Amino acid sequence: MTRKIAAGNWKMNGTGASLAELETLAARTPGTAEMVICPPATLISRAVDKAGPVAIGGQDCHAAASGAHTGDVSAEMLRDAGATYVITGHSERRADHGESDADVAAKTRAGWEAGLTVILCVGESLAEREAGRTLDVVGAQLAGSVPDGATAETLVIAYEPIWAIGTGKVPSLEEIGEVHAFMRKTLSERFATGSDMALLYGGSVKPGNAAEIFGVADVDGALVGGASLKASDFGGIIDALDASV
Ligand SMILES: O=C(CO)COP(=O)(O)O
Repeated sequence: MTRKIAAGNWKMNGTGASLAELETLAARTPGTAEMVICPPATLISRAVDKAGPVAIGGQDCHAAASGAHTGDVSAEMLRDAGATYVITGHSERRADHGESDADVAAKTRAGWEAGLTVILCVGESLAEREAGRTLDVVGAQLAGSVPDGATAETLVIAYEPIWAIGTGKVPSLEEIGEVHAFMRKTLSERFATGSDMALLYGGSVKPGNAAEIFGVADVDGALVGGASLKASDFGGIIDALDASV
């Protein structure tokens, strides 16, 4: 059966005081959805101590296990700090750090080698959507960034249209459904467990729109930015996922 995952990406937000939000989440009675929080790297070890049933993830990792890479963090280090997940290929990393599909594939392999489950992000820009190229772009990202050997245990895909991130704009349910059905078909054709891989939607998910998004076929959860910073908001999204069938 496909996993249901509510993952929060705190991005470059959060200090020690923010862990109070995590403690509130950790006090929830777990439902059917897996809960994941990806705080900044500086908070991972402290977050692990407070996380209870919430899994902790990194937001990025270097492709190498160790070495002369000032400022970078390896997947092994994330694992050592207690993380069990890592995000790769977020559009903000692709844009801010020029990460290519090949870079994302290398980071994803590094995550697997360290024993982490990888949440790999794909998604089109507004110009690409308006040009009718969404499925071509997502298909090329899946082909170029997802390494061979992916399984439903080790890989989660997040579809995050760039124009929906932090904007309050969300694709129509039909548009989300079209991309998720396409990703399901593509992954099922390539991987033995592709039909069981969790496919998350990300981009302006809030408590108020989560239920209808989780009602779309092949949407198995969400990758949430802004609304994951407050336990009350993220809790509403988790409730909607728990209630979805
Ligand atoms: O980029 C995102 C999660 O990785 C989505 O961010 P928002 O939920 O703030 O739109």
